[in-house]
Amino acid sequence: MSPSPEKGAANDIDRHKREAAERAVESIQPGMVVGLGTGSTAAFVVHRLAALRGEGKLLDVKGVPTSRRTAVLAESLGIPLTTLEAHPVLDVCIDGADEVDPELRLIKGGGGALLREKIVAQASRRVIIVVDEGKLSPRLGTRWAVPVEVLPFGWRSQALYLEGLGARVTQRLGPEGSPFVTDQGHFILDCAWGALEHPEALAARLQARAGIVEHGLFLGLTSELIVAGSRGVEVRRPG
Ligand SMILES: O=C(CO)[C@H](O)[C@H](O)COP(=O)(O)O
Repeated sequence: MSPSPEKGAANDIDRHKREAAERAVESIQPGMVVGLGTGSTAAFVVHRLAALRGEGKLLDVKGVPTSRRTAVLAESLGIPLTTLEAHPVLDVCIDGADEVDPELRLIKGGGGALLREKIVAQASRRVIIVVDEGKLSPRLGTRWAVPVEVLPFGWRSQALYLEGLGARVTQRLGPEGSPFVTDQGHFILDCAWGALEHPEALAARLQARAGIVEHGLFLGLTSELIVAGSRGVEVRRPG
């Protein structure tokens, strides 16, 4: 029996995520310290790295995980982990994204790990973003709200500030219906602005506000985008 169309499409997306992830892992050289992203695409990176270790390759590569979830996965697969304290500059970081525009600007944070993801990306010499073609967008905000990470202290004031900037604000909830809490103990406010004309200007307004810890606009950070789709795997660079 052939799979339902929905299942077939989901399988295709998963295959594309895996293909993009596996292409990115080809950039990892022996001895490197690698930032390990969060999410289902980044998990394929971790699995590929583990498979290569099983073949006796890249045994001296160490990872810096961007979330507890990624740390647990990497540890369960025997990948040695280290910290940004021990390695303040990373060779490369490989991570997924929720939305990517033609200038390779990103929205990230669907998995709630945006703060550590941005810290790790900014600490990396090279940032490789891996996506399936469904993440490509003509303009950021078209398909995805911007996650904004806020301190629990005063979070409603930040929600009002964000509404004042024109956002439809939804507090992210966890599985039990209580507020989703990030690895750093913060809340996430998902902010729908619609298609963003000037992401840099918005980022500046977000950075200016005390209580907003970080936001999911990753601007000027991508060194390389690896996108996989029905026509194969493509590598794009900014500019
Ligand atoms: O930013 C992220 C987590 O905070 C992820 O990279 C993003 O949500 C993409 O996830 P996936 O690969 O599962 O589609």
